[in-house]
Amino acid sequence: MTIQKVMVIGAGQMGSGIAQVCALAGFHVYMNDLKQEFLDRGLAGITKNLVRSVEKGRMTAEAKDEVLGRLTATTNLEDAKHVDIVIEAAVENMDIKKKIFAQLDGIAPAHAILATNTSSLPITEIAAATNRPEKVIGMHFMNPVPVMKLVEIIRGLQTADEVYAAIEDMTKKLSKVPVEVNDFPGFVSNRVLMPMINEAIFTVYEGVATPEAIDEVMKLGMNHPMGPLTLADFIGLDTCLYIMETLHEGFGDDKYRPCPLLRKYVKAGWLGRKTGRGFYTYET
Ligand SMILES: CC(=O)CC(=O)SCCNC(=O)CCNC(=O)[C@H](O)C(C)(C)COP(=O)(O)OP(=O)(O)OC[C@H]1O[C@@H](n2cnc3c(N)ncnc32)[C@H](O)[C@@H]1OP(=O)(O)O
Ligand SMILES: NC(=O)C1=CN([C@@H]2O[C@H](COP(=O)(O)OP(=O)(O)OC[C@H]3O[C@@H](n4cnc5c(N)ncnc54)[C@H](O)[C@@H]3O)[C@@H](O)[C@H]2O)C=CC1
Repeated sequence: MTIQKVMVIGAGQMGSGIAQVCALAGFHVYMNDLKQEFLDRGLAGITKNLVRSVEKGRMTAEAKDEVLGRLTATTNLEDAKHVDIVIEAAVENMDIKKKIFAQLDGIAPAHAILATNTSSLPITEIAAATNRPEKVIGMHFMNPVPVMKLVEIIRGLQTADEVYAAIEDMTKKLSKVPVEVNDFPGFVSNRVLMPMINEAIFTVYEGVATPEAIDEVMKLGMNHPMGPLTLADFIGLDTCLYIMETLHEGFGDDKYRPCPLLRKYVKAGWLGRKTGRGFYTYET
């Protein structure tokens, strides 16, 4: 199975990063979002990262232009008819993902793989929204995509071996490291990471310490590159809440209950870095 053309759905922090690394690796990329302004923001972020690489001497200006030339921004999902693989990175919501996959199933060529960058949602359930469950797979990149080496690859119940092999091969072409895991809520990454973040939020909620103190403990005490609350703001508090809800519902175990403070912040629109306010404040 040869992959040359890719569509990335969603031009947010993950989608734009995935589009960037795919274009850098030589794939032609269609980047799709609901509105042109979202695509413009994604493209601006990609351009900024590539310009930085030129300034640092890691890339020539010509190479940067070639990479940008491989990117087509489109609000038209019908462009999926041109591609060999779609990587979906829209919001972490099952209904939205199912709708996107059902639409893609009717548009993308019969040979095309439909991959999702979901953080936690069952691949098998997303696959069931299509008539090609054997071609649906989880391809979970880490944030920030251009920097982080891991891609967690998740097979749905019916994912074909050749589809897994094609994704493993593509991951290596992106200079990333594939790790195979089974389809359970949160997979491995967020089954382990997100309860820690949720517990850090409970620690604020119960007044044990300030966000600054909690982050300092985990950074200096455990050598984490970012404290858990800085990381939560970086991931997006909406995404953190969706993941905790998926774990809570998926396992039916109260140990995964989302902290009420996390809910409150999301309800207030405090989603972290992307909205300028979460546990900390940011310039937008
Ligand atoms: C929720 C999920 O489903 C799964 C997830 O993704 S969970 C989140 C997983 N990610 C993490 O845990 C990230 C933890 N944090 C880190 O590893 C680091 O803080 C970090 C890599 C983000 C930044 O590293 P740092 O050393 O603190 O900062 P900084 O010196 O500014 O950046 C290091 C390099 O990364 C690059 N970088 C940082 N943020 C970037 C971004 N958003 N996009 C592109 N490049 C970025 C910088 O340009 C810099 O590159 P150069 O040295 O080549 O110029
Ligand atoms: N934020 C993180 O650290 C990580 C997030 N993920 C997952 O990646 C996905 C995207 O997350 P982020 O990029 O952080 O979110 P984001 O909020 O930055 O971006 C989401 C983008 O998807 C677009 N979108 C929504 N519905 C759409 C549709 N129907 N068609 C096309 N575009 C649509 C939005 O307009 C927005 O631009 C989620 O499933 C998330 O769980 C995976 C790994 C890490």
